[in-house]
Amino acid sequence: MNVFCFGAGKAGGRVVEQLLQYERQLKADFIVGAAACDTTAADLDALELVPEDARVLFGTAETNGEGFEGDAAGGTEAAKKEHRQLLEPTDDAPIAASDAFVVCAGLGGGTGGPTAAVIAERLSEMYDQPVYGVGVFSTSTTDPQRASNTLRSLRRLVSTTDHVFGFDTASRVKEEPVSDETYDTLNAELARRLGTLFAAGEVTTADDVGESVVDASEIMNTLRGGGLATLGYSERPLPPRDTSVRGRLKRLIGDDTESVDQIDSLNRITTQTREAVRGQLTLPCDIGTASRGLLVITGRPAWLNRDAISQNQGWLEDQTGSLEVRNGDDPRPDADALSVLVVLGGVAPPERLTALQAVADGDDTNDD
Ligand SMILES: Nc1nc2c(ncn2[C@@H]2O[C@H](COP(=O)(O)OP(=O)(O)OP(=O)(O)O)[C@@H](O)[C@H]2O)c(=O)[nH]1
Repeated sequence: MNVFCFGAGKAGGRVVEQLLQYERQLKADFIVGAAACDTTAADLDALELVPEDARVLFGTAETNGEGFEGDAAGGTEAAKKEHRQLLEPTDDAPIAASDAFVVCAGLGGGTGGPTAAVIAERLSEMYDQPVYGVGVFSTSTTDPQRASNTLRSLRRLVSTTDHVFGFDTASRVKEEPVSDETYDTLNAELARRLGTLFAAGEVTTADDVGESVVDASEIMNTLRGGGLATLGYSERPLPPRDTSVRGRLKRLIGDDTESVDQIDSLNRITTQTREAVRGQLTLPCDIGTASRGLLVITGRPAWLNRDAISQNQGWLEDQTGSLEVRNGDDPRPDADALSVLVVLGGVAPPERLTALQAVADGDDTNDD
């Protein structure tokens, strides 16, 4: 699925950077364009992969390039006032080649959350493609302003997008302040999951065509109806390819088939599907509330055991109680690992939101 990505605020821009990094690492090409906007000049300057002419500094009259420091009302006003400027990076971009927009932001601050909702709203008015949000919850679970910003920005992002991928930072870090290196690791983890989803179905050679390739419409159908989504993931190394003289000779004459024990591939897919769902989801939640699901298996073609994929699709249907679970494979002939990605859409608000609400209730400065 080809996407155009926006990063709003510091966390949003840094998530987009990691998506660009993951695309490079995978030697894939699913990002049609990337842009970042912020009210803090230094955070925009610190980006490396988002093109300089696609970085928009705004709100300078109010913040002098120093950011809103958690003032979400200020961020909302500035984003609304300067909405045209925020979308300028799309002016010369090949938007027609994009299947969807992805707008990323940290929701606890004054800039990213409010701005992401304004961008999403404008994109939906202007284009037919779906707009997906990536909402990073506040790291702090005790600061009333951060809690209140997270709740309000999430509400707005859900109502202005076709779905929001949630990421609960606090479930992964227990102490503040969090270093930029730790944030890089978390952002890379999120980007790997999102990137695996977007890269799926991106066919580059005839050999890559899967028996049941995930295309953009499968992803869109999974996310149809809006709401909040969580992503589960498991990745494990595959045994190395046959590097014996015979094996290399076979490949040299174009015989690229790899012989794989079917029980081994079935066991791996089954184990990793359970790991993906029972391990750490981007947004810990009750998976029984999911309305729809998608199971994507990525790896070398011989390991993509169709029977195993369908069996695990059935298991996922049982676990979620949803009959709308799709599946697909993403064959990557050079992959050295097997990965399983599980997308669960339309999940009920997690406990974290109830806890943030209790903290936010102590803060009445942001009521609207
Ligand atoms: N996961 C993750 N969270 C981050 C990162 N940077 C900041 N955060 C968290 O995201 C929330 C928003 O912070 P920022 O993105 O810095 O804020 P902003 O949107 O730029 O807004 P202002 O600085 O208030 O103008 C805070 O709760 C931070 O703790 C990051 O790189 N990754």
